[in-house]
Amino acid sequence: MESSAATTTPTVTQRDQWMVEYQVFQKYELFASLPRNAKSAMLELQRDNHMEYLTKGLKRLEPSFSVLDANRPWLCYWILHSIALLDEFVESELEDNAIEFLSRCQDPNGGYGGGPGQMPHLATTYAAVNSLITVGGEQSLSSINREKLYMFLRRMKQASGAFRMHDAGEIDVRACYTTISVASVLNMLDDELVQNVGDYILSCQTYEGGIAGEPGAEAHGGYTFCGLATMILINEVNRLDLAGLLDWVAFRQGKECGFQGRTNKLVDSCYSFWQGGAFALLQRLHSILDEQLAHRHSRGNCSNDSPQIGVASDICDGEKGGEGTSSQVDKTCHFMLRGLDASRPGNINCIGYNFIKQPAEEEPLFHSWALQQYILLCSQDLKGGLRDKPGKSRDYYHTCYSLSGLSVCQHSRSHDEDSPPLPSALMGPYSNLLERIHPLFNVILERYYEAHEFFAKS
Ligand SMILES: CC(C)=CCC/C(C)=C/CC/C(C)=C/COP(=O)(O)OP(=O)(O)O
Ligand SMILES: [Zn+2]
Repeated sequence: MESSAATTTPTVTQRDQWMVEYQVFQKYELFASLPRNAKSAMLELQRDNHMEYLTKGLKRLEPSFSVLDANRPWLCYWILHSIALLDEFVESELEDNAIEFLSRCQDPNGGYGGGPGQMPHLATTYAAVNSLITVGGEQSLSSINREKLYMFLRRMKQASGAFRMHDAGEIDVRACYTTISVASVLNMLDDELVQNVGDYILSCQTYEGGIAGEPGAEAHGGYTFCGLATMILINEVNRLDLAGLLDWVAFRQGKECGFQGRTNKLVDSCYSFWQGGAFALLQRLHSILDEQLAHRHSRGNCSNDSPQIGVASDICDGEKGGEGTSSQVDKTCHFMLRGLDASRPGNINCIGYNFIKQPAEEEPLFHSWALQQYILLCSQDLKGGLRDKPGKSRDYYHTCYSLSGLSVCQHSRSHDEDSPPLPSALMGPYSNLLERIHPLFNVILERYYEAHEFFAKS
């Protein structure tokens, strides 16, 4: 029952004060007792203020933020992707500046550094490539030196199959994901890059079910997303214990409604994407999950053996993948499939394209309304930008990943990419609706299609 109509709509200041003064769960109960119109007002995405905050950041890319000097391609990505999620436009001068700036971060021997003249790094390479895909268009996409970038990726490859983040840098699951994601979207994933990556990721899945950054470490949401997405992109996802992974990630959503990154830690809005994004992937892996579970039950529920399921034939099917669209890409993917070695079930570079066409589980496997509530109510700074949790300051990283997670929630009940989500899928007014992302890469779906088509011809 909603409380009496005499309850007045809380002001913005009152709301922010609640966020800080009460435990999130207590506030949630208070919130639940409010009348519908008051709830809707409190759940409104403050689009104009977010845009003001984001545009201000984009203008300050140069001269650099001194403390984030080695992270400027990341700032480009967090800001440009957030703006794209809001379906807003960036002035062409600012877009040109971003392309020009990222070109100056490109190393003559391939890859992108944290700033002009800095050593190339896989994380900033991923951020730069995703930024340029988000800007889109010939000038932006053709600014990437693919040949040199491929050489950089090969240089980071280790005998174990994993990758180093940079020359003499650390080896971890992030490095595998950033390499495989970039290579896949740029249509240059091949056997040399893929070799033994699956073994490395598998060695990072822990007894809890989630994936750690490196063998023997603790399962964490950031690495779980990276490991799962990598295994899909290299067509080896059936090797993971998906039931265990689903179990682990499901228990990461707290009573505060948001996600924590690992067991016994606090919820944080950035995990709305790292954990929520993993759910968006799992939602399309239900047939493998079901087979793994059936196999486990048929063996008396005590086997660790994973069935070798024909993921490739499910995923790399150009004809199935082309359903519902008529672009050049469908023809290209189809052509590539036909032109391949018979021992390889499909063009590995088409997995990202075909994966998103897979039918998803009807309902999300997490509480998507509760997560939207956490993002809108607890992580929004009403003056613009989003934050980890009440009491923390807004920043571009949390803005990007909270909005990415919000988009995942809003689209988690739509199965046809051409029809927009029903209002019932959204918390708050329908004007909160964000653009849809490709969950394997975390770029806007339409921009992914454009890039896939562009690089398919390269
Ligand atoms: C594409 C790419 C580069 C992905 C990165 C993925 C990612 C977010 C990894 C998490 C890193 C990590 C261990 C954070 C823990 O921080 P913490 O101890 O401050 O936070 P916690 O208490 O929430 O665990
Ligand atoms: Zn965070």
